[in-house]
Amino acid sequence: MVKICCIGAGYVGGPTMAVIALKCPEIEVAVVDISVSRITAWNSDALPIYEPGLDEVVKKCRGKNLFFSTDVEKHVSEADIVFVSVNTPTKTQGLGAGKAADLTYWESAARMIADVSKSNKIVVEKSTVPVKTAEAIEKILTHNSKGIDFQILSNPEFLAEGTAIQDLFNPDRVLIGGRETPAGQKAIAALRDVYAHWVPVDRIICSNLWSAELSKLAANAFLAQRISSVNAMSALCEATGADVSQVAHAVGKDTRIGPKFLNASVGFGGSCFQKDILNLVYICECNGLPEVANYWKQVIKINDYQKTRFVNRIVSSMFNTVSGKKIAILGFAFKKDTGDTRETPAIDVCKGLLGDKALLSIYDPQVNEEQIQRDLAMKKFDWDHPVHLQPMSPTSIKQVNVVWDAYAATKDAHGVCILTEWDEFKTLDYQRIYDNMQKPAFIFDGRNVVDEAKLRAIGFIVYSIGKPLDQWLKDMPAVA
Ligand SMILES: NC(=O)C1=CN([C@@H]2O[C@H](COP(=O)(O)OP(=O)(O)OC[C@H]3O[C@@H](n4cnc5c(N)ncnc54)[C@H](O)[C@@H]3O)[C@@H](O)[C@H]2O)C=CC1
Ligand SMILES: O=C(O)[C@H]1O[C@H](OP(=O)(O)OP(=O)(O)OC[C@H]2O[C@@H](n3ccc(=O)[nH]c3=O)[C@H](O)[C@@H]2O)[C@H](O)[C@@H](O)[C@@H]1O
Repeated sequence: MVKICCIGAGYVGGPTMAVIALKCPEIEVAVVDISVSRITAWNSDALPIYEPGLDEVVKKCRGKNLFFSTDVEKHVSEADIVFVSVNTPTKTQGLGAGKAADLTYWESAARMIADVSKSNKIVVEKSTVPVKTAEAIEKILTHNSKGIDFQILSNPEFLAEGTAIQDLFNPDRVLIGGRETPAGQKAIAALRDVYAHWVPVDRIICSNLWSAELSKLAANAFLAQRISSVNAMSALCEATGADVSQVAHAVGKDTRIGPKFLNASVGFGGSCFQKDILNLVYICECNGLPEVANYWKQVIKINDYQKTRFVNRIVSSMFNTVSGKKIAILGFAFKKDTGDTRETPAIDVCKGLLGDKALLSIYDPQVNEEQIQRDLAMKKFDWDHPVHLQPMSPTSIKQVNVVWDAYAATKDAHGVCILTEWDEFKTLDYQRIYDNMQKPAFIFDGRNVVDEAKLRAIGFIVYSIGKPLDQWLKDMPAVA
């Protein structure tokens, strides 16, 4: 029986391995982690991450050919294929701080693999890493190998949160990079055989190591760039009276451009887009390509601009101050159908409003108070470390109140901000919300989910990203 072990039971390691176990009943899959609380949760009825369809997959395989364990060394030493799916945060200090990827967790995993291995292994990079990382990993493994053969493969993951199971069942492509030697090609074939259990072979792309590593960074950069492009247009739409949804629709009809990923928003969030672009920028700089680095840096700058612009719009339209005013925040996760808050635009928007002394009442169907307080107190980039190694927030922020209902959040509020596109926000009883709010009642829709005309008819002053502005907002221009 082929044995697979995955180091890192996170958003990637957990779902990917669960799907491999489901689709390959004859393979034994162990997912291991240094975080005891994560592994305990994976072995319980309350999984550590919320992902539609994940519960069913885990329930079908757990205890049969899918195991979650903290006994990292045992499972690594027994495995034929070891996936490494650990954190690769942005460095916060030292060389490359604020940009370069911190490979501490990766390196310690590699050293441990070398230490405990007694048989030949294929080691698979699943984490997103800088191009050429495989070379460094190869050096660590071979210098400590005691005669064991390690083949390194790059097999980056392209799943998106909220649709992870769907993406894993039916991926656009699976990418496997390896050495162009006979042993490297044999390792590629072994991993291809795993995916071929359910992925059509023409969707399994094989390449050299560096192309595979760089393709992952490139794909995320291209995706984020589309969002920054449409968000840049949204600012121009507001200034001219064009409607960003109509512009995006017209532009996306061009088959060369395509309709997906053109939704203007308060900004992109999530654990990877910013981190991976910063990483790309750093690699460009290290390779003497400052023009290329600056080109990609701009994608992040527009994203920051969009969040700042949103906060300024709120403050300026509410008579240039939100001090002491209750503002309801609907949605805190970085997108719908996930409880993940890593780099969510809600953090920057909330911090901006708190900076202007607002009182926030926050509701998100999947995010609890402890998480929100942690996020608002944590320093930039500190979130991307194993849970038990994250710095604890000193005290909770008193101006923030977290509630479990949109109506409670909006009661007596001066303004409502929609920061995540949860479906339930489309069907709220906005008349009831309006009746219970202070007047004039404002709605700032950072995800373009509400029907502006209906809300205006109720009496709200409505701001929707990239849409023609209310006269009220035109009279109170926001300077970014
Ligand atoms: N979240 C996502 O949607 C995607 C993430 N990625 C990449 O995958 C990698 C992992 O991301 P996530 O799963 O989101 O992170 P995560 O933080 O959810 O999971 C990483 C896990 O690795 C564990 N870990 C760290 N060092 C360890 C060690 N030495 N031994 C055992 N366990 C260790 C941590 O405790 C944590 O549970 C990152 O490089 C990320 O860029 C790639 C595609 C999608
Ligand atoms: O490397 C990763 O971590 C993953 O990053 C993204 O996936 P994810 O961050 O989970 O979610 P996305 O659907 O890409 O959304 C990212 C952010 O962009 C925002 N977004 C997305 C699309 C859009 O049109 N407009 C927009 O503002 C979302 O609301 C969210 O805040 C990529 O889509 C995945 O392919 C990739 O594997």
